[in-house]
Amino acid sequence: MAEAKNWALFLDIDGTLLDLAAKPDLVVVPAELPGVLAALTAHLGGALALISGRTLSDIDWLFPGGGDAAGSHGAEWRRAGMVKASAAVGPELHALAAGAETLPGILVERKPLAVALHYRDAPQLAAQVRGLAHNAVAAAPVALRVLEGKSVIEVVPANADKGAAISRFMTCPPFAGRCPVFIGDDVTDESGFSAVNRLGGRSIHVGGNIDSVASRKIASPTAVRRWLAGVERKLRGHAHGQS
Ligand SMILES: O=P(O)(O)OC[C@H]1O[C@H](O[C@H]2O[C@H](CO)[C@@H](O)[C@H](O)[C@H]2O)[C@H](O)[C@@H](O)[C@@H]1O
Ligand SMILES: [Mg+2]
Repeated sequence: MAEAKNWALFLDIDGTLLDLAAKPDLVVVPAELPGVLAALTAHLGGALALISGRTLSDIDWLFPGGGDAAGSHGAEWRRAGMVKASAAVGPELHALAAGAETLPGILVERKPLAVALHYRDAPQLAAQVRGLAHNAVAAAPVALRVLEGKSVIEVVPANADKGAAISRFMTCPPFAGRCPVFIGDDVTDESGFSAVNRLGGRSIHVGGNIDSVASRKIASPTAVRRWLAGVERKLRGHAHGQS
């Protein structure tokens, strides 16, 4: 395994960097976390990217600065301030969102390229929501797919894929030539784990309550943050000439 100074670090947000919350806008960014991420980014020559199901604008709300990131499960991708995005989706997702909004307890998160249907407050409606999502995909004139996460069912562009997003970063400076390390917590992160496994990197699953292709496990977001702070301290010591 490559030394930490040669890593390219890819980090999922919800359930990995941040503890899960009852609603998407109720997450808390611990005060010390942005500083740790900024320092890690500097130590790694910029080779750190956030890889999230959240939109880029949501990522920037949580972690201001416009850093490298893939949003909407890879449908949006930004490196060095330049954004690439999948083709915009049409009325089929608006109709799905409007339909789901009539279901009591379902929280609809409208994204520019996707829609997320949260059933955390109404788990008994999961099957119904799943049906709506699959019907929307089947009826859509564009290629979409259903992604399931923690208490959420999302419809995203068919080519939205965290593994593809990470692989794309790995072809570009400052990521290219480094050893990819990806930490994620959900089924939607499995494509990312597969990508870094293929590239000879390290895949780390948070929680460990699902079958995962990740090669390692870490207990919780708290443990992730502690581990990242430790890596940062080690790299800082390295930069200052300590062994
Ligand atoms: O890929 P991620 O960074 O893990 O983002 C996945 C989804 O995260 C958010 O939903 C999840 O977190 C919420 C806050 O903790 C929680 O209330 C919800 O039940 C989870 O599914 C976000 O709202 C989604 O857009 C992301 O796709
Ligand atoms: Mg997550």
